[in-house]
Amino acid sequence: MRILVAVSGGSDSKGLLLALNEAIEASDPNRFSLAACTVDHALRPESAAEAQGVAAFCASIGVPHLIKRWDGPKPLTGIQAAAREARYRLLADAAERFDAGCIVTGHTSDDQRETILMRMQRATGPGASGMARATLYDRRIWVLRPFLNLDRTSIRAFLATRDVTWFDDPSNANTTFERVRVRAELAHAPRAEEGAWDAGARARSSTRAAALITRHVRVHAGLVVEIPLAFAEHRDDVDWQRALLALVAVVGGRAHIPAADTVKRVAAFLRETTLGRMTAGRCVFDRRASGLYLYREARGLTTLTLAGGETATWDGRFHVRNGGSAPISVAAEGRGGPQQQRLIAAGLPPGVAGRASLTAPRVRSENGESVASITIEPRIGLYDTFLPGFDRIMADRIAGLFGRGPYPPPPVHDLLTEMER
Ligand SMILES: Nc1ncnc2c1ncn2[C@@H]1O[C@H](COP(=O)(O)OP(=O)(O)OP(=O)(O)O)[C@@H](O)[C@H]1O
Repeated sequence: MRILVAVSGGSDSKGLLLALNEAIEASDPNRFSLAACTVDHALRPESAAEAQGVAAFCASIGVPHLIKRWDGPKPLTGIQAAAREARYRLLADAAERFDAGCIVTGHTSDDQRETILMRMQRATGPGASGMARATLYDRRIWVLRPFLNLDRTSIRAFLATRDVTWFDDPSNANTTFERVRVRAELAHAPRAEEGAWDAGARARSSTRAAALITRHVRVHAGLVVEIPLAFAEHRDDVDWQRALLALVAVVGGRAHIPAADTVKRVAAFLRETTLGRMTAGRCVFDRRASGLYLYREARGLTTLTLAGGETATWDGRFHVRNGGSAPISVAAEGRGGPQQQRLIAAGLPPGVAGRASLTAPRVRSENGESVASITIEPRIGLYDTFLPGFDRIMADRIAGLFGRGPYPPPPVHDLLTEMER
């Protein structure tokens, strides 16, 4: 198998490249081979020369290397997040070019501490989580982090023994970035956040959440989540909270579980027993005598136009592909559409069917042509771009309920491999 190493030119990823190269040469050069990729974000004048420096280093150890430049428009705000998005997309493209089976990055235990602290500071849902050892990117390729339990000092000591130097990214000193501030905070802090994160416990909790979903949750036409009332009230069960919040994110078309204030409102609603509705996280919670129903709120639904051959996401909830040549538009179905009858036929209360069907996607051809070559597939924003390995079984269950197949499993044995049935 070929492994793509994401090398920024900093100490961690250079150390990873060198360590893997030595390990493969010493043990199994026929089974594994390496390739490397550097993303030039083109945000600093020196970045092109630094990428060339990595290319020269890779050539010196005989590892094929590719530079991928981020050429797209650069936003003025949220530049770190946009750069990250572009970086993973370009790394995945490079992996495809090299026919690599996975990507590895140089994240260290220092990065893990920062991540945990940042997530604790904006904590949402049950417990702050750390980075996963393996993350599936874009349903395409697994990103592994072999150095996640190793600290930066050891990596630098290893590089020193090999006389290898590295670049220090100047943005690491820019305190407008949250991660940089957190790093400074950690330098003076006792290691209080350690122990707050246990990947094994998280994987077990997530897998129990998956079992609860299988046992208690039904999803109708990718639009309505139905939960028996007796079960919906199990609000003190952390695994159930995890499952419920994941479902809310998927129904709302969001890439993250709801923010803390939304979580509080949901908990308060679940504490009551009176029948009625409330809205949180773009999702309607509709409590009826026959059950608790969740569906997308009929607000803020936009119209999307797709040229022939284009693919896009509508409302964060559906992937739409226009396989024809004429342009199409996708908008909310509105009142009295075909989904309403379908949901009523599935046994849902007419009020729920009516409201939920308002938010179903409806495709129209812009010039009256047939819309036969259009495909619509539910999108699971919570997991489709980044799926942390410890949530894989839960993600598969949710994908199944929304009419999708399982996510590709990781290329290595992971925590969940034994838990799978
Ligand atoms: N420009 C780059 N080109 C290739 N790989 C990179 C680049 N930047 C970062 N990486 C990879 O990502 C790892 C982590 O880098 P860094 O700590 O800068 O990213 P982060 O922003 O903290 O993490 P994340 O990428 O998960 O958001 C590096 O060790 C390296 O493997």
